[in-house]
Amino acid sequence: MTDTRDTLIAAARNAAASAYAPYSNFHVGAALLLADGTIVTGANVENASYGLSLCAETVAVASILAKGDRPALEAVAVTGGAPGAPGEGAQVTPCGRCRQVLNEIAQLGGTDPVIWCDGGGVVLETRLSHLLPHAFGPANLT
Ligand SMILES: O=c1ccn([C@H]2C[C@H](O)[C@@H](CO)O2)c(=O)[nH]1
Repeated sequence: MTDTRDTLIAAARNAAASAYAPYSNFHVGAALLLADGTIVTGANVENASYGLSLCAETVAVASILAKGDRPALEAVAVTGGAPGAPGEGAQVTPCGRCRQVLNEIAQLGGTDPVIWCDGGGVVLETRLSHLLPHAFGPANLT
């Protein structure tokens, strides 16, 4: 599990380096581990119309679902901060919208993924069901 965690956090940090975040200068990377071992990453993509910015987790989920894949989501790593910040920057916990977006793919695949929140030399380990209890999702619409 520690190997998996470290691998996923490394992938998230790598993704953060590709963030397009000229307005906040807060670079976020997300790495999603699928049941078949595939890792899909995303980085935040900001917009001159600030409110239209896309979070790293949302970009990663969209790239999976837009391919037609409906995999079981096993784990997520998120990291962020200003480039070069001490200890790799601030700890990022997924924002509220990202929790809902992650819940969509998690419920489709029937999992409660572990979430590793990296930053400042500390890793917070939690579960999506802890971040978003009593979630509303696709199961509520069937
Ligand atoms: O879970 C989060 C929280 C924030 N951000 C991005 C949005 C914005 O571009 C920047 C500062 O909020 O961080 C993410 O990508 N994911």
